[in-house]
Amino acid sequence: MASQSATDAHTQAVAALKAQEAALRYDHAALSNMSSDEERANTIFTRLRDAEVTSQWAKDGDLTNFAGMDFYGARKNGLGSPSEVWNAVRRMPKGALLHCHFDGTVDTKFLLEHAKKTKKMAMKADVRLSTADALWKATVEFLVLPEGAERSTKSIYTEEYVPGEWVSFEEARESFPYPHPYEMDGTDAEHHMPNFVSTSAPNGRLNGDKAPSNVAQDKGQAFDAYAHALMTLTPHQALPAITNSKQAWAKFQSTFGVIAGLIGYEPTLKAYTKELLRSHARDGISYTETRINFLTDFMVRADGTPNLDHSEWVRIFIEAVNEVKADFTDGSFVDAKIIYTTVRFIDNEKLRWYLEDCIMLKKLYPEWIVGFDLVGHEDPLLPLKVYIPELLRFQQRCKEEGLSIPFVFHAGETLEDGADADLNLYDAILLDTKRIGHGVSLARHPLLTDMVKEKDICIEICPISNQILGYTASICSHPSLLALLNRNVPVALSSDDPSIFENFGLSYDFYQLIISSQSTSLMSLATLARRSIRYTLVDDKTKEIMFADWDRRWNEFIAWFLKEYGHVLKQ
Ligand SMILES: O=c1[nH]cnc2c1ncn2[C@@H]1O[C@H](CO)[C@@H](O)[C@H]1O
Repeated sequence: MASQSATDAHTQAVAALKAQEAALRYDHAALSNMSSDEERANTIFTRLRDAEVTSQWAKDGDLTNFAGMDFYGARKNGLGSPSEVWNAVRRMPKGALLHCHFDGTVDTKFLLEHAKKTKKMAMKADVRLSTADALWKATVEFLVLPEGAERSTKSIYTEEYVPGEWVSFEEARESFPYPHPYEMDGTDAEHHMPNFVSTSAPNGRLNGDKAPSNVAQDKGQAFDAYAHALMTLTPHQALPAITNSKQAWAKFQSTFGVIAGLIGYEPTLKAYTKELLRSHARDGISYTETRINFLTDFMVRADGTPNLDHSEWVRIFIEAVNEVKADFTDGSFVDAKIIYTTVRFIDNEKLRWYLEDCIMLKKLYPEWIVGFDLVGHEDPLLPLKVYIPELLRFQQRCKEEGLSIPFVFHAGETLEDGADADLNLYDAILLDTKRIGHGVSLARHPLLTDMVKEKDICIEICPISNQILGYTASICSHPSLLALLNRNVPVALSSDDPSIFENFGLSYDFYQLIISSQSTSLMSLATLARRSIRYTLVDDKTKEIMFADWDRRWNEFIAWFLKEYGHVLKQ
């Protein structure tokens, strides 16, 4: 047996090594400079977290659940219901959300509520919805039609319906002939609290409107559950389980087609933008840089005419943001900006058109367009290398015009090693990308990882999205998240498409990290939240305002937390 002194020396060496590693971490500075209140809060939070891991995520004998498990499993196991850690995470100020796709952000139930109030809303399917089976195989679309436009009077649920013809949304909704489609294991789709504050009666009618009969109401609710299932990835009894990334992407892509017609209507677009800011504010997010997909040319005007162009989308976005800002009279910071995106299946000629369109919008609204990105499924779609000539030309054009439109590229959202999607990281970095969307494969590249750190490029990691779309089994095995964080490579946690995954806001992604990692503490989350502000694409003066606002809200949060949980230290 070794002597006591040899054992002691080993223990000391381990402690020294641990301290050395801790000093490399992103949260080191915050942990070294805590106020006494922060120190107390941090200790309490860790205790609450450890207790919650045991009580909620490591139940004796239950081999199916664990801390940081897959998102939908975790939801079934109570993630999102009140708990000490959840309540605190939900309440803490989270700074900026740097990666979310505009049309995948606000609760789809909000869109349905608006559709119900839109008389001209129509629906079509590519097959007759005359069997329950057809319901789930069909490609369904919605659209607001112009006044007097032809609509079929045949029921979409009968043999008489001609596939592809538009029918009334209201009629289709209120005559839905199938039983209520339930989520997962019989969980009622309606029981999840919608992530917005409803302004109308539960059936979507404004107060004072004639209430439909109970039967119509039941049918309407069953229809809503169906439409909700078409717009989300939430597992559903009627649908086969998704078992790989390809299947997940197929279902994921289909949701955008369903959402497009509901969102692409002037009044809804404006209400949606306002709700985006408000729902984020409720989750402690004060600023969002949202990626708007400009692939299609037009949305529908309030009067039903389908010619609302890109400059008007931006105008409506700005009006909505300004109205919400004016509503926040308590002085807290609320804002949002646009990253212009198009999809990476276009050819170079079309890309030039979009880049010029982006320049045009930037000139019209210089403060509002803050970056450019190419989106879509990286594995099968075109790599950045195909677009280099146009992307370099764009940089030159911006220089000539005196415009700053940095790239903020998606890159490395893949498990492939050395394939095009992985190699996108090289192109993105050399094209001076300001941030990288996802970077799932980045940590495998030692030189690129160093370069990203050196160039201060922030990686927008979306843990829940990455898990649902098949890039990791759970947050615990994420290919880059902890690897990058622990090397102090800048990372901003992001939600990606929260309305489709239903990981609204940032609380779910923050919770999954804190619950799954014992080296993560309250001060780590604070570091992530505060640091997200640094990587926004606004000017330094605005950043200073955001930092000051965050600091104030953080102090308020700590005071609340100690009042609520201060007793834990005395136990
Ligand atoms: O995680 C993602 N990676 C790449 N593209 C995405 C992701 N999430 C959404 N989109 C893309 O954004 C567009 C809608 O705005 C869709 O084309 C969708 O493919």
